[in-house]
Amino acid sequence: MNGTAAHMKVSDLWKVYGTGIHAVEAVRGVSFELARGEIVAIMGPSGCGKTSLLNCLSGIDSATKGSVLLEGMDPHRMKERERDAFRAEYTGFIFQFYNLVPMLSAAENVELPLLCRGVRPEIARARALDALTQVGLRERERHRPAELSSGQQQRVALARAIVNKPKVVFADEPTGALDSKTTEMVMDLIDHLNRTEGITFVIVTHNPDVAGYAHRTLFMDSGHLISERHSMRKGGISDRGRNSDG
Ligand SMILES: Nc1ncnc2c1ncn2[C@@H]1O[C@H](COP(=O)(O)OP(=O)(O)OP(=O)(O)O)[C@@H](O)[C@H]1O
Repeated sequence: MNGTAAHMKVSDLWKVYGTGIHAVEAVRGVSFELARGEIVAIMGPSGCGKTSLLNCLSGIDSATKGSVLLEGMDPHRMKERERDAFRAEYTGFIFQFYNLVPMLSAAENVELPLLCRGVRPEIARARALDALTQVGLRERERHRPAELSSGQQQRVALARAIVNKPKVVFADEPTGALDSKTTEMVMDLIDHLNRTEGITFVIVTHNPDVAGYAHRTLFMDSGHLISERHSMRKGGISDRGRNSDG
C-alpha cells in the first residue's frame, strides 16, 4: 500500500442472514485492503460466502457488522442520496448472466445508468457509444441482447459497468456462463481496462484461469478469508509505475 490510504479498507466484516437458530453466518470477520488499480479475485468452495462478501463490498447488500471504507469514506455514514450518488460514480457491476434489459438495444442498455442519474440524453448516448467502442462493439449499438452472442452480451454489460468511469468494478462470476475462448476475450478486455483506465476489479470466480489475471487472489472458506496469493504480475498502479512492467 506504500503508506497511502487504501483504495478500499475492509474491517471485520460480517454478513449474517436470518436470526436465531435460522441464522446463517455467510461472512465471518473478513478484513483486507485493496490498492488502487488492483485486480483481485475471490475464490473458494460453493457456499463459502463469496457473493455475500462481494455484495457487502459493492453496497448491493449491507453488512451485519464491520465497515467498508472507500477512499477513507464510509458510504453507510452518508445520507441516502449522497450515498447513492457516491456509489453510482464510484462503482460498476457485472453479473454472471449479464442482467441486460432484453427490450433495449446495446446502446440503450449502456446509457441507462447515466439516464437514471439525470445525465442529458445526448451526452448519455455519446458516452454509451464511447464505452461500446472500448469493448469493441460500437457497430452493434442497435442490437438487442437476444441478437448478440453470450460473450458480446457480457461485453455490453462491461460497457455499462464502465460508462460512469468508475474507480472499482465488482464482478460476480463474470465468465461463469462463457466458454473458455470467450472467457479469455472478456478477461483480456478487463485486463486492458485495468491497465489503460486504472479501474480496480474485484472478481468472484471458480475459474483458476480467470484468477490468473488477478494481481492477488483471496481464498475463502466457511465465511472466513483463509489465505491470499500474490501473482507474479505486480498489483496496483503505484506498483506498476515503480516497476515499469506495464
Ligand atoms: N439471501 C440469503 N438468505 C439466507 N441465506 C443466504 C442468502 N444468500 C446466501 N445465503 C447463504 O449464505 C452462504 C454463502 O452464500 P454465498 O452465495 O455468499 O456463497 P458463494 O461462495 O458465493 O457460493 P457459490 O460459489 O455457490 O455462488 C450460503 O450458506 C448460502 O446458503
